[in-house]
Amino acid sequence: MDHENLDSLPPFPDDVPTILLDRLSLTKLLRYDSDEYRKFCRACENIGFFYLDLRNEGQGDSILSDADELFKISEQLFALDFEEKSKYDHSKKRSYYGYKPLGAGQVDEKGNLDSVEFYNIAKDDLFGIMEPLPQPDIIQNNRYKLKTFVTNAHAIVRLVLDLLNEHLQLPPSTLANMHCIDQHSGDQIRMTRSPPQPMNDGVPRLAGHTDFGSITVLFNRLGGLQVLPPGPDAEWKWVKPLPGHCIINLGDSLVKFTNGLLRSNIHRVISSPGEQARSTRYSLVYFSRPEDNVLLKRLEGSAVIPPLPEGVVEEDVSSKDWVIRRALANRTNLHDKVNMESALGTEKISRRIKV
Ligand SMILES: O=C(O)CCC(=O)C(=O)O
Ligand SMILES: [Fe+2]
Repeated sequence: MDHENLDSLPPFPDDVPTILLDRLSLTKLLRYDSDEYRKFCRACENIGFFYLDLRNEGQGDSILSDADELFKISEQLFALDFEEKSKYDHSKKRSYYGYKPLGAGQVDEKGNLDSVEFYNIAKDDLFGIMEPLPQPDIIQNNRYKLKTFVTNAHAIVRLVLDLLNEHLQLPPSTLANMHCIDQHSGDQIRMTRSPPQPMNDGVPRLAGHTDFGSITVLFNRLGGLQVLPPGPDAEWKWVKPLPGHCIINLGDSLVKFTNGLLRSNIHRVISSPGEQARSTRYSLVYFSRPEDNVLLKRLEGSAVIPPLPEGVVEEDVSSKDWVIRRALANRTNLHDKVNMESALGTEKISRRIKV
């Protein structure tokens, strides 16, 4: 089935350093295929990123169609006037939901600004379990499609969590029970747009970061995403978008739950490579996060999660506080001077460099 009109976009060049992520099959993972499961476990420990082939499986085909629809909706959303979009910037109320204008976040210590705009839609809003936020008509009129996308993305998240639960030898459903779709959490859809950007002086569109929550389900069509593999001599590598696949990556909470056994990889977005730099770039993300009150600490009850070093006491930080801190730390409208250190999550652990 042709889900994405990738043909009309300039091709991803074949002469840029590209990471060979595992391509895992949703169909095989749903069957608990043993080779696929082994590859999955290895990918989650070593790089924390993989492609998931969604084709020819009912739920996978549904989410590919949902993503097509949502890309069209996001084109219409971002085409609205800046004044209209700015009505939905809730950062002053310490909320990361709604609109983040282009250039609202700092990307480095020098004070360079990002070049991507976002619109974040709360899962809790779509599921009617929070005070509804004001939304532009294009969102209001498509709540059903947005909710369907969340439901399908959450089913993928659930599968990934169940497989990890097994790998970690945790009591049944330990991870799933911290990510119930009908409980309060910071789960969200994010739509992003960045304008065409010729290869510039190396200022990223979106600064290097690890994702704040548990599992990210990402759809993009143009290059621009890069990951920084572990190790002291690592160099940024491109992630090539593949039709019919989403990209799955692990976030901070799984690093905290497993004391670093699972990996949340640093990634960033820069200008799209080659001819692609002349096109506007959109991406569509589902971020799943632990329920608001879950503490981000090493989990008990597993023989494979490494113990904490002698004498180390973990901070008591809830999933909700962790995500809000990270999401708003680099917003220039909220701080006299942005302190990039305060925006960090598990990046230092992610580098896997012994100090
Ligand atoms: O746009 C992309 O490909 C990735 C975006 C991303 O990393 C994020 O929004 O956290
Ligand atoms: Fe990210």
